[in-house]
Amino acid sequence: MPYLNAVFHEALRRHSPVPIIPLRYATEDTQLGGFNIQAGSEIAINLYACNMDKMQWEEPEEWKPERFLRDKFEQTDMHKTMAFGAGKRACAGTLQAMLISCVAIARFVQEFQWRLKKGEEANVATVQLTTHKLQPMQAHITPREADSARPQSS
Ligand code: HEM
Repeated sequence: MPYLNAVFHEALRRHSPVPIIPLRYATEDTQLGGFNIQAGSEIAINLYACNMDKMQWEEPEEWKPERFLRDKFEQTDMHKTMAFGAGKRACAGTLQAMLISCVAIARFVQEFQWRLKKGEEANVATVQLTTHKLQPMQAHITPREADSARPQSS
């Protein structure tokens, strides 16, 4: 499911579920990216800003799952969004989240046709530390014709 995987990663990039990584505490004086960090400082990483950085991403405000397809980027860039954090305290549920999300999305698309309610494209405001939609998304969902979305058996 390479394209679904690419959609999943583009969603993490464009709509960071955790836009600010939990704070890190500097236990000693250090340097980070050319900046002097004093012991006792708390550091927050703004993932949303990183994922919208024009130096890192081509047209970052655009929705382009294709940027995560294999021929367009290196496999090691899979964590370029840092959506699950990094280092010792990286998300313990990364693989579970990826697996469950992709299987759930695949099944929802397989079983139903989805159409956003008119005007919903503009309904993108989010709130809270972990991203929640301010207003629920509204869509028309209709069951697909029996077997129409499933691979035909020979
Ligand atoms: C799309 C879904 C998810 C996203 C985007 C996400 C993202 C994150 C992020 C950014 C962190 C902080 C990492 C850091 O500080 O470097 C975190 C921590 C954590 N996540 Fe998730 N998470 C997701 C799903 C899950 C699931 C399904 C579980 C468990 C089943 C889980 C369990 C945890 C735990 C236990 C931590 C704390 C790890 C620690 O402090 O050592 N997460 N997650």
